[in-house]
Amino acid sequence: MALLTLSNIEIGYPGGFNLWVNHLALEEGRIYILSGPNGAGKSTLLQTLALLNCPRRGEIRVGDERLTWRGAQLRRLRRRITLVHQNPFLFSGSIQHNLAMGLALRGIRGDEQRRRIEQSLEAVGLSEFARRPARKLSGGETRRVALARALALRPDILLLDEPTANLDRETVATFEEVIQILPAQGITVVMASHDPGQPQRLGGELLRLGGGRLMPA
Ligand SMILES: Nc1ncnc2c1ncn2[C@@H]1O[C@H](COP(=O)(O)OP(=O)(O)OP(=O)(O)O)[C@@H](O)[C@H]1O
Repeated sequence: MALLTLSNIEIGYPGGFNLWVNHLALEEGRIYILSGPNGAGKSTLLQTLALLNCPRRGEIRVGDERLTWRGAQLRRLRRRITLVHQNPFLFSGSIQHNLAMGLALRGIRGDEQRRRIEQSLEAVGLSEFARRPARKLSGGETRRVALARALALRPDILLLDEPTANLDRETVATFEEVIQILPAQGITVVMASHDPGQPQRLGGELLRLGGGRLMPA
């Protein structure tokens, strides 16, 4: 069964923009690359996949559960999905503190919290950075910390909004190495990207947006 299924979805904003998704089923352990020109609706679709942007019409299912967009169900299902923005916001304080906050909010403290922070910083190659102030990082480092912060939460679905845009080739390669192994850890990835080589390098399935709709594969 698919992890997340969108059927006959229409998403938009007052004033014009409209995106139509006839059918999209995210399967476990895959990488999906969301492509399309500027303004095609990639970020908008990611917000919907993160269960943050309620569509005008259509149905979303998480596993076999139909999303009601209400109360405890919405809060529970949102915890299974993590969205990393293109220009992520880090809180003041150390990098460790940034990772700890999300975990503490979910009741993960003590040894388990420390273990997760160590593992996820190691995964993005920033083990040495734990005590550094988060607000004094380069753009590329900030994105790596944001990725580590998301990984520490161990989501079923990780949504990445252009994680490698405007990064040097070496840093792109570091990101791709981290992303590539996520399916083996049971994490399904959907990432927006303008890099035409990325679907092949990551073994990802291409999802194309254009003309106000998700195009058939
Ligand atoms: N909060 C909002 N209110 C109204 N319109 C919005 C809002 N956010 C985005 N839009 C509009 O929706 C359309 C899709 O925007 P979106 O950011 O999803 O595109 P994108 O494919 O991610 O673009 P890019 O590649 O430039 O990041 C654009 O026309 C944008 O102006």
